[in-house]
Amino acid sequence: TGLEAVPAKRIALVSIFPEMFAALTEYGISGRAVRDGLLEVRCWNPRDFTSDRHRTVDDRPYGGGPGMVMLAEPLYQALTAARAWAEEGGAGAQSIYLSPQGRQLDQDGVEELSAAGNLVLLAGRYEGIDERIVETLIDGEWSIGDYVLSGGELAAMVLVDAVTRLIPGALGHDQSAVEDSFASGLLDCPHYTRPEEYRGRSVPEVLLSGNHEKIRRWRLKQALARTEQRRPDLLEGLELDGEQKLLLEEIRRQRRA
Ligand SMILES: NC(=O)c1ccc(N[C@@H]2CC[C@@H](O)C2)nc1
Repeated sequence: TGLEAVPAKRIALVSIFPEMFAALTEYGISGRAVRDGLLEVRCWNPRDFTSDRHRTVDDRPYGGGPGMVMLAEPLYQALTAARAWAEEGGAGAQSIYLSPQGRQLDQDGVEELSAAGNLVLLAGRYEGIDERIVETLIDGEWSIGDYVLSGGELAAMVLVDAVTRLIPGALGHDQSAVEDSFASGLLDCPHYTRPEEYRGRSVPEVLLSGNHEKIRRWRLKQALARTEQRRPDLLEGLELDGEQKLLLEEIRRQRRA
């Protein structure tokens, strides 16, 4: 398939809980991408870059206040090692810090990050990291949403999963079509599988018709109706094509009826 000729995308993670990332490397789409050699994931633990007996990675905040802040030096050394790996072979790499102060991640952002080459993701803990690391080593700060997490690891895994799905070959041929409707910026249509009748509820007839054009249009109409109903803000931001505009008018007529 020619995919094997493409160098694997490298994603380096910096975290004091490296075992968490088994969720990426051992399951699902990302797990298969790793096995297929499309993706390489490796973690550097700042604790391995400490020199004291207690392997200290945090300290009290200047200015006082609750909690602890991650020390710059172990992060500096871990990030530098991670970046060297991500840039091996002349590949380009972006260093990213996950925090609520970052740019909100959406599918456009995922596409941008996917095109940026290899990635180094820094997952912090405690109250955060020494700001001088953000100022000197971080290319972009990103957030997966307006809520506070105990660590950046889950946010980093969300980002890796979304980016991995865009690696050619990661989804396999059967799902790429699904991806198209989604990449259009619309919400997804309803899905059904066997049995045809389940606890008195049946599957929409059109899906059993075998008429692929009718099914495509029904799915698009459903996606448009759902998007207008649940996320009109998404619809505002879209350039609809002729067919979509017609379907949307049909939906609005049927709503008024
Ligand atoms: N919404 C998010 O993407 C997000 C990212 C990280 C986070 N928490 C970490 C812990 C300490 C500091 O590194 C930031 N919370 C929320």
